[in-house]
Amino acid sequence: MTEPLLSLRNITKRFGGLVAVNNVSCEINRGEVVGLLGDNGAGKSTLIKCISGVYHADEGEMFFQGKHAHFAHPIDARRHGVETIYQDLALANNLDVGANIFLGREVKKRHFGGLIKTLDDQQMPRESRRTLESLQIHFPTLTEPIENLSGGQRQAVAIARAVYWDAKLMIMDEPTNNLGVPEQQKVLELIRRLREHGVPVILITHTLPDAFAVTDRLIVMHRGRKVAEKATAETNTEELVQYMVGARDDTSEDVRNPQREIALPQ
Ligand SMILES: Nc1ncnc2c1ncn2[C@@H]1O[C@H](COP(=O)(O)OP(=O)(O)OP(=O)(O)O)[C@@H](O)[C@H]1O
Repeated sequence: MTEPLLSLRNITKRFGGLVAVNNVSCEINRGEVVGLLGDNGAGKSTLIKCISGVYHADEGEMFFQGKHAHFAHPIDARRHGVETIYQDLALANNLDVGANIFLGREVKKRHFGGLIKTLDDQQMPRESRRTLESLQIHFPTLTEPIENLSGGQRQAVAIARAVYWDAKLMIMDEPTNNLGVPEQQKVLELIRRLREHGVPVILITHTLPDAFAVTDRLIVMHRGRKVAEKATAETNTEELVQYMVGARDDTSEDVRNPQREIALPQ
């Protein structure tokens, strides 16, 4: 069996007396989309911020690509290929699509035909276009400022940026929030394409139909704890809601699950 891309072992994060993430362990494998579900305050954002270097776990360990990992800050995580797309996307509204794909990165030296060249004004749009095309994202022009694009198109730019910079793991926090239905579908399609590119995705969502549409596996959190981990094909909305509201818990002795009742000997 191949080694997981990411392993979390017993991650705990506290804010004062509040345990926002409580002893969570999980693994993310290459090429899979994993949904992270849970009600408001369940600890989903805190958990991904522990992965992406925003927070440092108080307890527990993280392994990335087989090595012990400790990302000092989000830029450090990005350098290792952990890309997080938050709801605000961190795009520069006044800059165009191409400039946003290169935003905040040092100009990178790449090998072309054996020569080392630096990306210049001509290469940047060309590289941007190539990345967008590889994801089947079509913009009439790359010179459109981001502020003129729709929410779904902005998500597409953020995803293209991550792919260009060679993301090994993509974390997306509610990417379909505030989008119209056709745009939601396009973002879900892009998540599928990321999987085809071999990039695993952790998808935080409140929208169960989205989770069923694109994920391979689901992790449910409740009050900081991981209460369930399921293959998407082996669960259903009703069951997931029970985990999300705390009526069911695979990790507790107090499992209120009728299917688990043990038949006593007659
Ligand atoms: N910086 C912080 N300082 C103090 N408490 C925090 C902080 N961030 C989160 N919390 C608390 O930690 C708990 C988990 O919050 P978190 O945002 O991780 O949940 P969530 O599952 O992402 O919820 P939502 O879906 O509403 O974003 C909540 O009780 C929240 O109030």
